[in-house]
Amino acid sequence: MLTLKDVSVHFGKKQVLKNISFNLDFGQSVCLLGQNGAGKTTLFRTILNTIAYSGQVLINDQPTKALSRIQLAQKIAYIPQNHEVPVDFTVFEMVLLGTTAKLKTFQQPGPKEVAQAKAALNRLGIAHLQDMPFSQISGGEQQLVTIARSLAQNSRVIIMDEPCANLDFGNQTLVLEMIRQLTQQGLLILQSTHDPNQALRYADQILLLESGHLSSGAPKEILTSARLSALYGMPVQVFQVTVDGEEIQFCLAKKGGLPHVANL
Ligand SMILES: Nc1ncnc2c1ncn2[C@@H]1O[C@H](COP(=O)(O)OP(=O)(O)OP(=O)(O)O)[C@@H](O)[C@H]1O
Repeated sequence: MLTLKDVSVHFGKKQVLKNISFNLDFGQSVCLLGQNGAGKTTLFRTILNTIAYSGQVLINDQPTKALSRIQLAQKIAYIPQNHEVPVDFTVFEMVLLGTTAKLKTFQQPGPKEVAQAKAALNRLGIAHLQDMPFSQISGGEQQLVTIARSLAQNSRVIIMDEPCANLDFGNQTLVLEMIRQLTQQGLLILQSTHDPNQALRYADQILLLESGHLSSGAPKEILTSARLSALYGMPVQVFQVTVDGEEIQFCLAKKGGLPHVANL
């Protein structure tokens, strides 16, 4: 379980996070929403112990401040938005890099690490790409490779900064479905997103940052028409439809008129 207790972050006189507390269980897909500049990356950096904060961050009841950088990487993998790599590694080399979190300084990956990297590629169904240069695969495939790298790292928590940014609709769906499958296998995946519809469709739990304060709960409870309208400063309406027996919520920003479907 990932726990934050009373976490606050200041940059100079500006307080970006104000007494944030939550518990996130393994096996969940969690979406973090908030306007630009709300503090989403700051919250990730707090969890990853890369900025100063007050309060406590605990992983399985253990304070992350007590863990070394390598110990923390063994528990929490982070996928930033930008995948630029200084050297043009192959897909396999990129994934193999994930295993190095467990190695001592200057220790080379051995057969165990190679097997781990191959297993991660297979788990995401991208083993056929392993010899391709990372720079020559599509954005969606690159995102799957970064997920495979974090699986090779063997951490049970993955934090992803806007994993669907810059992806086309097909690749967004591919990545979101993959995240869903991995959470069903027991991982905790915390991602930031600017798309409330992705959060309504794929999240088990929502974290919403507004003016430094955090609300958390089920998508239906947190992402209401009133809440989204206040967040984005425009009329937003949440609708519910049933597709193939599945209840689906989605939202639209009002533009003159709204489609005639059942109102929430
Ligand atoms: N190192 C820093 N020094 C000073 N201010 C900072 C620093 N890092 C972030 N901030 C400020 O903290 C606030 C939150 O920034 P943060 O990057 O966490 O927002 P965000 O929600 O991730 O934004 P976006 O959605 O645009 O990526 C912003 O006002 C930002 O300018």
